[in-house]
Amino acid sequence: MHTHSDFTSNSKILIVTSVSAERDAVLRGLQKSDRFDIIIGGVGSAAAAANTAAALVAGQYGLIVCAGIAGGFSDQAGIGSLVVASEIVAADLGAETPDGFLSLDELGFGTARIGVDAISGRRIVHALLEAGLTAVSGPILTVTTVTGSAATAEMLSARIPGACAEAMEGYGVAVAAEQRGIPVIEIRAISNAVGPRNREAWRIGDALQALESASTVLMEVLS
Ligand SMILES: O=C(O)c1cccc(C(=O)CC[C@H]2O[C@@H](n3cnc4c(=O)[nH]cnc43)[C@H](O)[C@@H]2O)c1
Repeated sequence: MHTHSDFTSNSKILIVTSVSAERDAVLRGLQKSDRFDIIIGGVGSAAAAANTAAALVAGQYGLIVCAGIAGGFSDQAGIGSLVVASEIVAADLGAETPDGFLSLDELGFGTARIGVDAISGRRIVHALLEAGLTAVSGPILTVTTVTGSAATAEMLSARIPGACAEAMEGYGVAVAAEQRGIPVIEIRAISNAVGPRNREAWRIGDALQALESASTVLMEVLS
């Protein structure tokens, strides 16, 4: 579990996005900095893990950043704002029982929670706020199914107190990073509220603009 910053100042940083629109927004924000490599890892934890692991075979990295858009829990993160993970939690990885959900940890099969590079995370949140952007830190959930009801949103918030956002890849990227002993962070821009499905209400353009601005800050903080 990585809770401190141990990447060297001259090592390269790998950024993993899910889709090309996210990659393009990040690239615009990075302004051609050569400190970063960026890949499209695909949608979902499995694709993200496999593609991140392949990139780690091909290159040497000191830090891995999972970046993209996400759903925000309404009491924590509004549309167009930014979230930085305090930990990455595979929220639906476990077993349903008549008495409730059992996580991977409770089942004794490892952990559904992966720690992040806390020092880099704090520096990034501080810099985002300094840049006038809206940002919070909290657990970012990785889910297999996009939440589509208020009941599921409430259940996830209760299961992981302080959860600020959900997306679909962070845990996969983090598992690949952890297996190589490389610190990881996750940063997301909120495109929609976690809750009843309403695809027309997704503000992907606003989120991609926020992701671009955040990437400029990321470049300044990590370069
Ligand atoms: O249609 C587009 O132009 C477009 C541009 C960028 C990204 C997308 C996606 O659909 C990306 C899917 C990606 O988004 C994450 N995500 C966003 N909101 C949620 C959510 O409420 N719950 C879970 N995941 C969410 C997720 O990581 C997907 O990989 C489309």
